Amino acid sequence: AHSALGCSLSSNVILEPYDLLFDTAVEAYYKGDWMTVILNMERALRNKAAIRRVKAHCRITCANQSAFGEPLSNIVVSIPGAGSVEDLGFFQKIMKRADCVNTCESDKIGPATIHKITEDVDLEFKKRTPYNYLQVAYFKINKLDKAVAAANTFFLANPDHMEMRQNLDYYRMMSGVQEEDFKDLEAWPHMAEFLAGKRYYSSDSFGLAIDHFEAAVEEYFSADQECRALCEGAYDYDGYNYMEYSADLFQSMTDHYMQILNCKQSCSVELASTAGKDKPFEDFLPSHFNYLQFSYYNSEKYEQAIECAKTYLLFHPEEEVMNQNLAYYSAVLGEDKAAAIPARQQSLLEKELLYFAFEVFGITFVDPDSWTPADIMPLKLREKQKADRETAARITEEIGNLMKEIETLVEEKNKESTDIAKIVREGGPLLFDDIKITMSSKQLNGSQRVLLDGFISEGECRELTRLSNAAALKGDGYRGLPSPHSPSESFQGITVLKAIKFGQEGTVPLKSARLFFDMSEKVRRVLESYFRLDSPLYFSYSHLVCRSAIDEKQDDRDDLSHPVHADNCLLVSELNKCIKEPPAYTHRDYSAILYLNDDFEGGDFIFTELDAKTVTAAVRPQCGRVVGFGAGEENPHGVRAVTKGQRCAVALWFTLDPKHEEKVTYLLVNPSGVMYSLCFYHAIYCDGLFCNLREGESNAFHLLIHLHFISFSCFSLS
Ligand SMILES: O=C(O)CCC(=O)C(=O)O
Ligand SMILES: [Fe+3]
Repeated sequence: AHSALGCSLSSNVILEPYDLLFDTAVEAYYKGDWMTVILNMERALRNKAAIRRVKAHCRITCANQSAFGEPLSNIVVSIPGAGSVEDLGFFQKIMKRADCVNTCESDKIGPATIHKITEDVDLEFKKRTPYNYLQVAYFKINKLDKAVAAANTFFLANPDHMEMRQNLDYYRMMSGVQEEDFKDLEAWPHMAEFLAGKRYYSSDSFGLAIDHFEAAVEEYFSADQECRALCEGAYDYDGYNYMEYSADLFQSMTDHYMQILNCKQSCSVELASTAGKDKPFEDFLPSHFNYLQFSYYNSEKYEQAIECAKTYLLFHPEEEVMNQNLAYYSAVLGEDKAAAIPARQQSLLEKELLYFAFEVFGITFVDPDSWTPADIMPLKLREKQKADRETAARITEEIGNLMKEIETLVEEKNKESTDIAKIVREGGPLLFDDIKITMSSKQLNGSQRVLLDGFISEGECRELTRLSNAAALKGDGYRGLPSPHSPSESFQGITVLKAIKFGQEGTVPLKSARLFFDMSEKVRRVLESYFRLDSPLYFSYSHLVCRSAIDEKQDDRDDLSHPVHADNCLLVSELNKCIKEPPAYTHRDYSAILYLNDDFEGGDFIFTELDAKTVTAAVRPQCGRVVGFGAGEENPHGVRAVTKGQRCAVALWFTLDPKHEEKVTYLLVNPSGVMYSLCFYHAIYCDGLFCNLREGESNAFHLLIHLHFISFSCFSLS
């Protein structure tokens, strides 16, 4: 959504995009401007919730206003003549629905384009990061109850976060803090009701349990309706695979619709999940009716007990105990009366469609529910799935064992020396003939620093720059983004994987992808060797960054293009200190910047003292040049103002901790359509059917050869 708030004629309200608010709050955080942090972060959370509500509301009301017709009771395939009046009527309804949703949304929150949010920002909200910033800000302005609630909310989703655990212990000891302050500000109402119901149920308070479970069921269905409406979003190209995607109208409608239905089915898993519990509740919705039937029975409400038992049996018709219960309740109430009580309704049409598409088009459907009646699934598929499941389980286990072995090997090797690895013995071999050392730590007036030349050729520099610019042109909102560091520059920062995705046109990009992988691996190996590290260096994150001077904003400039900072700690220059704590990326151990050009003015890279002022060395970027350095407090650094032209570089960060290695996921599908997703390390490069595995991991590869790749999509899991 980073694009400017463009003008829109139809809309009266424009809700500020929450990624923008989030960025403003984070910026204020580093300035210690707590009120601005609170104002913007609270608004970001509110706007995010509002957008969710509006989107769901619009889709639901529009669906009610313009339903597509009688629901099918059975799947019937009919092929009406192309262009018939009925067909036109169908598409007219589709267009009306699209118009209804568009108008509704843009009337309430403004045009859709400004609410496009990048995955990175969405991930931050999923991880509840805003509450981490908020708890500090509230604490600083003495709003203790709010600080506690924010801290608790954050901690529930990040139970391994040590600092926050300490904060919470500390809050607990403070006077004026009450138990009720430890809230979960993001709790879902249906989950809160369900958990309350369970508590009462365990203490045999069945009357109260009924109230909460009934409320839970009601809230569940409204959350489910909302979750499902939100599924009706854009087609998910899942990383790269749209490069090969071409489908006609009906196939693409089918593909998209199946994706939506799959998403809707997953709502049952999403709604069964809660912060602080790493697995969703099993059999979540049916269990409500199980608890309810027993609670009603205990309250001697047999009619309701029968209704709930019957509803439960819709999910698990063969369940013995429940069938006995039902028989018993029916005997107590009277068989005739009992037989007349219906179960609550449950539709299975959606699953039928998904299985139909699976059988006919091979569009994979992994049913998230354990209760699906067997006859919903076509017999052929049932048999095939059983066989597939067995093979899949075997292969998964074998691969799992191998991956475990690899991990233990890496860990063992690593245990020997993470710290020793950092004792400096720089000056190791550079491994490649064309790479030359230009300056050592000594010449750069510091430690853990090196300047190397000759990494890549002019042509390769141009290719990587093109990749970044192609992405900027294509990707929405990347071009002309104001720099987060300086108002006089614009900024184009994009992960390489995304650049390839966005820049995808013709054949160049796959080659560029290859170039990027080879090049970053080269930098990694050379740093590892030059600094004579005893344990391996892993990729942690990489970024293609171009900074462009804005011509009309260059007068009287005295700021930097990138303020002085350190890469793994928070530099507090007033105190000559660097604090190694989140939100700094504390696991980063080495950094390298590979420069791609020199046809710009300004933009020198500088090393400084901890005061962020005293410059100890300056480096002029040029194509193929790499500045490599330890990511810690020994190396505060920044970039001088770019006053003319565009400066492009690839920033690479490395870690010695294999746990923080950047991971990529490959989706594999075997010939019978069973999907595996495997997680490998960044350095493995996949190109269609061809996978390069790092030395020592070739065993895992052998297992893969009898699977074929349908698509590979890469995203960071860390
Ligand atoms: O582009 C550069 O020269 C340095 C950038 C940098 O230090 C960073 O992104 O952390
Ligand atoms: Fe940096």
